[in-house]
Amino acid sequence: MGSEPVNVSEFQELARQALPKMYYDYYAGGAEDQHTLEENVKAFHRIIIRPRILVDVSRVDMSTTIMGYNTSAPIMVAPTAMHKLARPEGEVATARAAAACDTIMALSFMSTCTVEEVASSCNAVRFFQLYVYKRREISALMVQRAERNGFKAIILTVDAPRLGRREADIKNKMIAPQLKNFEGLISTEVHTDKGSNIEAFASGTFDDSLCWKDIGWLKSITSLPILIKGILTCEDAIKAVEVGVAGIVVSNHGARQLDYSPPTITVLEEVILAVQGRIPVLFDGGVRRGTDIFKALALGAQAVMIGRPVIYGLAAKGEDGVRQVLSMLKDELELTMALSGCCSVKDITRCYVMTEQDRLHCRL
Ligand SMILES: Cc1cc2nc3c(=O)[nH]c(=O)nc-3n(C[C@H](O)[C@H](O)[C@H](O)COP(=O)(O)O)c2cc1C
Ligand SMILES: CC(C)CC(=O)C(=O)O
Repeated sequence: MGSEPVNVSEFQELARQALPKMYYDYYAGGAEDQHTLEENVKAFHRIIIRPRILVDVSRVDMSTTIMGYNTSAPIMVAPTAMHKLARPEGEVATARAAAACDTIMALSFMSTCTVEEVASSCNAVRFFQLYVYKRREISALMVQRAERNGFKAIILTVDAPRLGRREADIKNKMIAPQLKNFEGLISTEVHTDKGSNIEAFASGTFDDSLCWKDIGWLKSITSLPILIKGILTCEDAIKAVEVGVAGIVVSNHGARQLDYSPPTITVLEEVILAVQGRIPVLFDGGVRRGTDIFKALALGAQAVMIGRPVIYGLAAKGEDGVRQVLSMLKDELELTMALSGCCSVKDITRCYVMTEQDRLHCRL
């Protein structure tokens, strides 16, 4: 590819060329047959936009609030692990790019830069993603460190009691490096000749007994708002509202956990209808275009989180690459809004999209 990348897919190709196979496969891959991985993206293609015409779109404003914080667009950086495997600057580069784009970043619990390094890298609103270890005191300590370092919310990931079966990682014997955050607390480095070291680490360390009552525990150790990430059904959305969390993220973990779980965009509306506006609903999974963001907003998400495309930007061109990916998605969203007759984020409502289900009903 001689010229500059013009879309996320071209950034993915650059990342593939830049990265060792083991790392590229880890970032890009999904669970088992990778059915949901493919469908996360393809399900967006089946949603059609219903543009309105003759609207004055000479000024399109993408600014909005996410969990009460002002941002330049309804776009966030999803928590993804181990950015130093993509670029030596790691999460610090991602954080700076997110800040430059006036976008919120969620830092992964499994980051390669420390919470403190990311916090001091630049001034911006940031959220902290949490995994609960069997040794809960370590997770509690991390929550305190996030709080002390100015992170504004805790995103509790609930879809990984065990790690999904990622076959490329098994074949590549994907490494599990020591993470600086946990130095002196726990060894994250695992060496096994059998399969994925990351999987071996997670199965020994993640608390697979975590359940609804533990939200009470988390609330008791932090005053930060808590979001639950990994909800895919109306039943669980209602429970989340009942236990009093501040928000939820509709997510299937980028199709890396349960294969044949639903493509996230197909269940967003079910969750929105269950939540009835009581708490904000964020969304991730398969967002590769501004039109995808527009569709998720029309179906009720407050904002979308971007996972792999950010890593592809980082791997291809470091901090500047992340900035380019986020700017690209913002530009695409702005154009989509203009061409659909929406001047502001709140204008993007349900009547701007037609889903597969809508089409089915039309035929009945
Ligand atoms: C390489 C990689 C690492 C990830 N690490 C984490 C993590 O540490 N914590 C977490 O909650 N989610 C993690 N996720 C899931 C993302 O937060 C997000 O749900 C997903 O990437 C969204 O899908 P997308 O990649 O299609 O945008 C990871 C995803 C990828 C691709
Ligand atoms: C190190 C892993 C547990 C991070 C993760 O959530 C993932 O790879 O999907």
